Amino acid sequence: MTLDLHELYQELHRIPELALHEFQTHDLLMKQIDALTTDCDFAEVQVPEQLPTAIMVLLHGSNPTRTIGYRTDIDALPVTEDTGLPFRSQHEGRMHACGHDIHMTVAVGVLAQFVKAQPTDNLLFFFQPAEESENGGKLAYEDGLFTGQWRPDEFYGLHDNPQLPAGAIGCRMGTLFAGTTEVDVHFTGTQGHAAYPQFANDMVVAASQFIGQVQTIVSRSVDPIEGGVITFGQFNAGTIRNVIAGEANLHGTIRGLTQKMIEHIDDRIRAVANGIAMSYDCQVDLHLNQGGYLPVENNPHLTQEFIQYMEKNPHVQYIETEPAMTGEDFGYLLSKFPGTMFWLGIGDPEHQLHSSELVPNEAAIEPGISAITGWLQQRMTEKE
Ligand SMILES: CC(=O)N[C@@H](CCC[C@H](N)C(=O)O)C(=O)O
Repeated sequence: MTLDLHELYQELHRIPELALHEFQTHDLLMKQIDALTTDCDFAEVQVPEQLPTAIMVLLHGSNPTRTIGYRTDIDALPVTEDTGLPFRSQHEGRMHACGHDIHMTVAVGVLAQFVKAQPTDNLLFFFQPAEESENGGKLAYEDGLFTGQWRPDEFYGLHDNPQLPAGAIGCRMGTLFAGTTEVDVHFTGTQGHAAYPQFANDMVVAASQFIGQVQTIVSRSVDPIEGGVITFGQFNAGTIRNVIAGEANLHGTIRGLTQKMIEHIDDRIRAVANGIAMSYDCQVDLHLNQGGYLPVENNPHLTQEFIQYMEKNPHVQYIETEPAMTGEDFGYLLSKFPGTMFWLGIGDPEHQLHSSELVPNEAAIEPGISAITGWLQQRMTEKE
């Protein structure tokens, strides 16, 4: 079968789906994977019952000393696409605004290379649901997906980066991405007539004060050299201008580059929530959930090897990057298996990840596949 990776990318881009609901995406990937592996006597494909949108592909090596894992995420975001692309999202209010369609295409491309030429070590490809929320990596680990022959000895994964030139590889020793905590806050007061605030307890005011006070955590309680982020991306309250809202809901995210910093910010948010409950005489239900979004800590030995390989490869444009405040549940898998996460440049510097206008440059796909294939081959020649 001839695999047209650009067709695959565009087809994946058309059908973005949210965490744990990636059914069309799963079917399209399965079609590609089946076509690639059907005549391959060293490939095993598994769809885990516990995580039905995930796919695991194991290529048995010809003379294996280890199993090397490669992970791609497959979910999308609740963002309305505004790119004007001819292959734009057909799913209203959903978009591959984080470039997981690029990630999947590159993973299928790397798989195709190793189906053509059997690897010496075992290679495990993990198509992971639910990176943006719902902790797909952690669920997979806790469901026992990485046991027996499916257990990788080391794990690699990429994230696309619009600020790097298309096809460039970025990485660093140590922490690549922040850890994150998801924050949900529900405020309950007393609903009432806009004209009689004395008989109501206004949750728009309480929630707004909460937001305002929380903004002082990073500026006043966090070491500026270390830094942190608190963002509330969703605020819902009220129904009409002349009814005082008796309820409000906030949804946000906390980021820090160390686990200690995340826990410190979590503690400060708890204190602010208690203070608001007391001073506004209302109920504040706070839920903090870190789940699998641990800081992404690259393994020192493997990452040094990875960087050396990329720096020496004349076909790779390698760029040393700074730590980023983006999160990734690959951080959880890297807390269980040694490995490396790295960036693949997609050359759209005008836009950030999660932008409704993000347009990855497809020219990133082939150099990405070639750099990763080369790296995995190189790893197979290493004794440790
Ligand atoms: C690369 C990227 O953008 N990742 C997401 C990860 C989501 C983390 C979690 N659901 C949260 O919102 O805290 C990100 O937003 O950084």
